[in-house]
Amino acid sequence: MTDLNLIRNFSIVAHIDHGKSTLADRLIQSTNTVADRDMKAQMLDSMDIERERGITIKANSVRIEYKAQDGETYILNLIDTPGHVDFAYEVSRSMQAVEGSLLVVDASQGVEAQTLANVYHALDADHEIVPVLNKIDLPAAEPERVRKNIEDVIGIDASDAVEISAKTGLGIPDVLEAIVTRLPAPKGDRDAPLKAMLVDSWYDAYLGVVVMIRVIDGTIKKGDKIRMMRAGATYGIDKLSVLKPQMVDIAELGPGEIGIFTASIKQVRDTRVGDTITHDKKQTAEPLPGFKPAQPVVFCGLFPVDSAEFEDLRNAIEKLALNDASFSSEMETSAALGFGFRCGFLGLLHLEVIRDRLEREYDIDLITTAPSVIYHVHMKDGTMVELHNPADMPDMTYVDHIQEPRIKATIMVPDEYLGDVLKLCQDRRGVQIDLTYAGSRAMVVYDLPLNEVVFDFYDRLKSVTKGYASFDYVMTDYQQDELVKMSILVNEEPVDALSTMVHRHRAEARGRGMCEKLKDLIPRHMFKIPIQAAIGGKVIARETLAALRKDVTAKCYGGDATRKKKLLEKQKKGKKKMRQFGRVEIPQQAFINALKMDD
Ligand SMILES: Nc1nc2c(ncn2[C@@H]2O[C@H](COP(=O)(O)OP(=O)(O)OP(=O)(O)O)[C@@H](O)[C@H]2O)c(=O)[nH]1
Repeated sequence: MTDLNLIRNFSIVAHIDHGKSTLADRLIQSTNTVADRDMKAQMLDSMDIERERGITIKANSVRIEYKAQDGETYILNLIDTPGHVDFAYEVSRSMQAVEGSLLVVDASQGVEAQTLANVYHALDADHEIVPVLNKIDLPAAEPERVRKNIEDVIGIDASDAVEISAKTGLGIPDVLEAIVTRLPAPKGDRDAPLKAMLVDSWYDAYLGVVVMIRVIDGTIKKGDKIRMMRAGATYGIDKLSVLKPQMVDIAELGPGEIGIFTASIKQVRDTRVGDTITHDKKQTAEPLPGFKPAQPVVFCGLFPVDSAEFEDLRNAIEKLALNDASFSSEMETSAALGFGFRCGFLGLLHLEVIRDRLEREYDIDLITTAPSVIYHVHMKDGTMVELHNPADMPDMTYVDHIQEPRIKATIMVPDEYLGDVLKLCQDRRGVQIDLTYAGSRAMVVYDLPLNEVVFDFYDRLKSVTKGYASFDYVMTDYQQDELVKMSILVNEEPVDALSTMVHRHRAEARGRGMCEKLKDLIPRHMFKIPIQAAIGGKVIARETLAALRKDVTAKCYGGDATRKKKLLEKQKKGKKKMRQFGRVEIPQQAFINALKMDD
């Protein structure tokens, strides 16, 4: 049981790569929370994929004990928040569990789109904010400029921002002191009935469902019978711990404290983030307001390349879903691809992370169909159909109009690339809402169709700005537009997995682009293959893949043996990643690459 005045709960908000994880590691290390020999880089990024991609996905926490200059030992609870736009929702909810934030800005870069988006979440949660200028060891660091930049763009006082290098450790003691002296202690009543917020939950192979909580009032102990107020379920606490960051059992958690418990809960879906946890016997009078669950916004089909792997895929998807309530899946059959799953994701990164995990951790080769957003198809009889898959588009004669989801995108970009960014947004049917300057950087706000962004917008943005632009978005509303379903026919056979929804005015250009791409992506066969794009029954674009004339391996005969062997191995590997459509074999990669647009 800790005195409330000796607790500080905080999160770190930053744009990707500005040094959030490195700073978290330093705070853990400099307080000897983890012995040096156990220290590995990026302690809080637990999954391999996160480590490889250098992004933080699952919110996590660590409890640090710090002896401050005033002689007192404080408990600092850091809740780590994900940094990517797809997980904005997780950021905002974990912010509700803490009172303050360190705002980390790379002193050689300045404020970026995600700095802004994340700091707004922190301000929404009424956080006290301590600005931290990181990477001051870099020759390009300009702390004075970035201080002013923070004040101009975010509108908070940065005169007492802490200057640090998370890499060399410079300034870390100042950060720890700032946490203690500048962030508020939590409030709460120890004698009131238990009121705790369910901050996060995940599935652990050994422990089952693990629930992370922040206690507001009252106390919680091992053996307590608790009630989840919204879910309406009761459980007995089996294990109560804190994360340091490894699990350490604790007798009791009181107001202001953050910890985890297990309680024989079967699946993550039984726990609702934002739910109020109280004692079954003595309940709190007022539950917390709670949160809306995160809804998937991007859907795509996942099919095994080898149909014999369907059961493996089903098992793998079930396992992943145990740990991720925002990922949805249902079985789907496709004329071209056979049995698979239609899956819903929070965004494209989420999609890629799940696909990578299925391929790597479960060793299943997958075909991913075109990502699609949810369209609202309004029928002439007044009903509305939510369309998750373009292949299911109803007959147009019964359709009155179609609406698509729109987003508000904020892009920050150095002056010299502004023209290219405006062109990109314009090409993607964007409507400019705002354009402002902060120093030599422009901030543009666009209203865009989500459909034009889910695919490769992010990649294109990075490439036209040489990586200097940053991007963030929020969903806004549904709007009507002239949308049509475009089908692709390979050798006269429709390939439903390549169907997409497009804007009527762009259909022809898009259709031509896809046919040209497919012509390069599909290997030649012994016969001529027409590749066509069509709307309804009308062909709008066509390419023809010429028949194979000469034997491509012929030149290897009698040549270098290792080279020949390599070629054959490559072919064998390529073979595995192909799928038969009628008489034509289409490589797995074609399904994704055909959709990438070169604006
Ligand atoms: N020179 C220098 N490099 C730093 C410093 N802090 C972090 N870096 C480097 O910057 C890169 C990004 O740091 P991370 O800590 O992974 O950034 P992050 O904000 O956690 O990124 P995400 O996990 O993707 O959100 C890494 O290559 C770090 O080594 C610093 O103070 N100085």
